[in-house]
Amino acid sequence: MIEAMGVSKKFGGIAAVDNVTAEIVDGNVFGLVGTNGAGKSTFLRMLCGVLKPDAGAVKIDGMEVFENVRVKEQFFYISDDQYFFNNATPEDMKSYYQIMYPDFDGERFVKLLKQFDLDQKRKIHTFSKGMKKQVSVICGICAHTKYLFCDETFDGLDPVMRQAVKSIFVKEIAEREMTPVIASHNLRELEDICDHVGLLHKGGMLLQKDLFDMKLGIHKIQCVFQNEESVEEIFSGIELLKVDKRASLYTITAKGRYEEIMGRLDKVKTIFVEVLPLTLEEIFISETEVVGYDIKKLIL
Ligand SMILES: Nc1ncnc2c1ncn2[C@@H]1O[C@H](COP(=O)(O)OP(=O)(O)OP(=O)(O)O)[C@@H](O)[C@H]1O
Repeated sequence: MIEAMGVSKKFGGIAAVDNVTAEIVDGNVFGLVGTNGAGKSTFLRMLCGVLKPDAGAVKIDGMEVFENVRVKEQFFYISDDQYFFNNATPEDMKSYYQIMYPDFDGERFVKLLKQFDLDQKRKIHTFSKGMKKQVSVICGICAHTKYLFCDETFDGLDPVMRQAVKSIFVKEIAEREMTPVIASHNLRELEDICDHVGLLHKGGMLLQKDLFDMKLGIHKIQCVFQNEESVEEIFSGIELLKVDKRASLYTITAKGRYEEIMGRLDKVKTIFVEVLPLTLEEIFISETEVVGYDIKKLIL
């Protein structure tokens, strides 16, 4: 488990991270979202001991992280600005990480490089930005650590590669207990991969929640009524988050018990009713409204 307890970090007069408390449970896929400058990278750097918090503490499996070599074997950090040795090839990085990480899977590394069409003997500095990112991701996956910290990992990858990297993550999570913490300014990037999300805003953690729990109370339904109906009357007493009407097709996002909402629809004549999946953005709109924020101003 990763625990951040009242963690703060200032740079000059700027409070990059301000008194953040978070708990990341093993087996979770934790998404850390927030706008540019919200404090995601600073928070991640403190989680993995690159930065020392000014106040508070970070523990991984009960051990202090900063300057603790034993803990560092437990995680790999794919940073936003990747670091490779001068003139290193992927093969050189493999040799280096094999020393750092006892469980590094060299065979898998070679296989993944081939799959991504990356030459293991070519100097990494001649690779494109996206190719460098791919090398970092492959190193991170093959390090076989319990925790994987990812800073804007999908940024700079083309859509095909993004999907390929996500599939590797999903497979890895399913096959072994790996707990990724993925920072991104783009909520949509995290949609299909995270099960727990923390929203950082101006250095503070605005909310952190289980996606399943968040989804439980919000429902999105498309329907066509046989006769002209008043949606407000049908759902009176139920909180309507959004009502969209295109020709005769209504899309209604409502907060409440599923049975209650569907029960109201049963009482009127409908030609068509379909329950739609909610996007992460829709869930966040509702959650952040509760704490008095407009999500569209906080994330993309
Ligand atoms: N080394 C540093 N020196 C001075 N200020 C810093 C430093 N690192 C971060 N900051 C400041 O701290 C705040 C948080 O930055 P951080 O990089 O953590 O945000 P972020 O959420 O990761 O942003 P982005 O999505 O743009 O990467 C910003 O105001 C930034 O200018």
